[in-house]
Amino acid sequence: MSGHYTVTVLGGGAWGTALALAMLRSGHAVRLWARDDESVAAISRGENPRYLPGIAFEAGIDATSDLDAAIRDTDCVLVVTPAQTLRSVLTGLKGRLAPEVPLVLCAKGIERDTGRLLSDIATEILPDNPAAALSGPSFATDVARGLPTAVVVAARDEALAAALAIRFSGTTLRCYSSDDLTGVELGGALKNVFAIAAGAVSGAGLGASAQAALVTRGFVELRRVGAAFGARAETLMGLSGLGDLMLTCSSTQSRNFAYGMALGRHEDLADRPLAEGVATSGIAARIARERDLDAPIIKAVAAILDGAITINEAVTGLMSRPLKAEAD
Ligand SMILES: NC(=O)C1=CN([C@@H]2O[C@H](COP(=O)(O)OP(=O)(O)OC[C@H]3O[C@@H](n4cnc5c(N)ncnc54)[C@H](OP(=O)(O)O)[C@@H]3O)[C@@H](O)[C@H]2O)C=CC1
Ligand SMILES: O=C(CO)COP(=O)(O)O
Repeated sequence: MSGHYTVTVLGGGAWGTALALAMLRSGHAVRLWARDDESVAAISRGENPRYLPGIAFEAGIDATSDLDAAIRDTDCVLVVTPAQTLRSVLTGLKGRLAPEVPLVLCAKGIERDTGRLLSDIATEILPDNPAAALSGPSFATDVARGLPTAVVVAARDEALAAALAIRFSGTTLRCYSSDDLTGVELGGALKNVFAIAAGAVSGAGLGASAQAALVTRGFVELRRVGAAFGARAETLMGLSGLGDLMLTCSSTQSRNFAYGMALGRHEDLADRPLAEGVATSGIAARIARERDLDAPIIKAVAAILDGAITINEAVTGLMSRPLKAEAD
């Protein structure tokens, strides 16, 4: 990984486009693969009206719908399609991507049907390509506009994480590194569940105090689930975890928060932008049950989204749990 560096981005949505721009601005040759020709043409022109409306950006991303052209002789692949599509996208790379090329997983989620973390799926499908994750508080619109942003790049191989973080960093994107891949992945995946919950609290008009309590106790659940997976507590107190909770549990810019708001206001939930927390809440609740983890907020979000309980019933349930010490 020295000299001229080519980065391939898979996914032409908001985050794929923003990360491609960040990589371009960090001085790399950037190829972006999107499955539809309209997105390819728009990104080549310097816009992505469907996913980043109103943002004009510099030309220079080599966008294509030809997957082989996108990954040919590449140094690194950023996978930026929704979490539930990861398995099919990676399967499409089998036998085509050169071994050893790192796969940087940029989606935030847990596989709904299996409960597997995204890096586990990557290792299962492409065992010869080291898996890394990029996560943290970072709205695509902010990154695309070149606003200062900090994220964390994680891999089990500390040297790989550090090398990627150095490569990816630029004047407006600062990348920290971590060898706690599990912690970074879980922080990114689970914050979406709490962002939906925080949005629902806001949408239902339950007040700022309730919102602060929800986020704080959500963080306790995040740490409990993290501990069960072997994640380090300090990772979850970092950018992917606490940092991303702070961002997405307080801003209507977050699609998960906005989804929760719509839920709290009893608005129509059909045809909304991607909210990864919808899929993650169900599987996270199942994991909590299977591992006997105390995760009442995660379970409440899953039950509300399943239509099993109302927001009012969830609030009553959470408020009437047996009293206990805060640290328990
Ligand atoms: N947006 C953000 O601010 C951030 C997003 N993320 C994470 O990044 C991931 C992607 O989000 P984001 O880019 O915002 O989502 P968008 O909805 O903006 O875009 C999704 C992209 O994935 C493509 N896609 C969907 N399914 C497939 C598939 N089966 N094969 C190939 N391409 C597919 C879509 O293509 P098509 O248009 O053809 O459907 C589209 O280009 C999510 O996990 C999200 O949590 C992380 C940090 C910030
Ligand atoms: O993960 C994000 C910011 O860090 C984006 O959040 P949303 O997917 O909720 O918009």
